[in-house]
Amino acid sequence: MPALRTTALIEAPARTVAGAWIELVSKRAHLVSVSAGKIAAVLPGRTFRAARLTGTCASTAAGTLLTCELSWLSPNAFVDGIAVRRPVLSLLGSVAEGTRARAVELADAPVIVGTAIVRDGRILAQQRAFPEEVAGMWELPGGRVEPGETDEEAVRRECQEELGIEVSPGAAIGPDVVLPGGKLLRIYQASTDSDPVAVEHEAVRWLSCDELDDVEWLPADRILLPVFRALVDG
Ligand SMILES: Nc1nc2c([nH]c(=O)n2[C@H]2C[C@H](O)[C@@H](COP(=O)(O)OP(=O)(O)OP(=O)(O)O)O2)c(=O)[nH]1
Repeated sequence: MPALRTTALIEAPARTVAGAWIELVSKRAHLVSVSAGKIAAVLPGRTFRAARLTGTCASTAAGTLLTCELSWLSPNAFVDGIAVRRPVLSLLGSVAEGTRARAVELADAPVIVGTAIVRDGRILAQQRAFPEEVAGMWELPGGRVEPGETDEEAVRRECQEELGIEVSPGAAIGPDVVLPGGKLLRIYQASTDSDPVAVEHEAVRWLSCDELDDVEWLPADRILLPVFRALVDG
């Protein structure tokens, strides 16, 4: 399978670079796998045949090294490789540059934290009661990081307010997801010994891997389902 790649060094955290890549690429391609370090999408057939675009984000001392790679199916790799080299490199260059510009812009964006609490192979989700446009849809516990607060402090406060429980925040997982309006949804793992109750929400539910598709998630959480699935499976 022929493949070409390009790299860019970006002054933003890897999870934000991954989020900017997802925002840009998902307008034109179908995401097929999502993690903080690597994202892959399939391009529509009319552009290149069975083309797969991947973005790999590696943290370095100088910033995030983004590698964009396009691989495609070809009956004659040599000829096809020569014929499409220029448009492929142009596509990869525009993805890398578009991602760089957006990630730098987003590096200081306001953050909404989401909390991934997993217990006995199930992840805790909650059903929104308001506003009307999203009432009935499901999300992870969390909310806006207030000025002067760390992400972890926001995780603790939101879980206390929304679920009436004390949690211990762990690592950030998955890519940031860009929300409408340019805020970033960032997910943290957390653990608790207490039993959550729906204080502000319609309902809370522990979902197994098989049940993750049973509820209607907010669009940003839908992007993160592979990350939730890996967490529950692992
Ligand atoms: N908490 C949370 N919010 C999410 C998720 N996915 C997602 O798109 N969002 C969006 C929905 C809202 O537009 C925004 C968070 O709003 P919120 O109402 O929970 O925030 P908040 O507690 O700080 O409330 P407010 O002060 O802004 O009213 O983030 C998620 O998994 N968890």
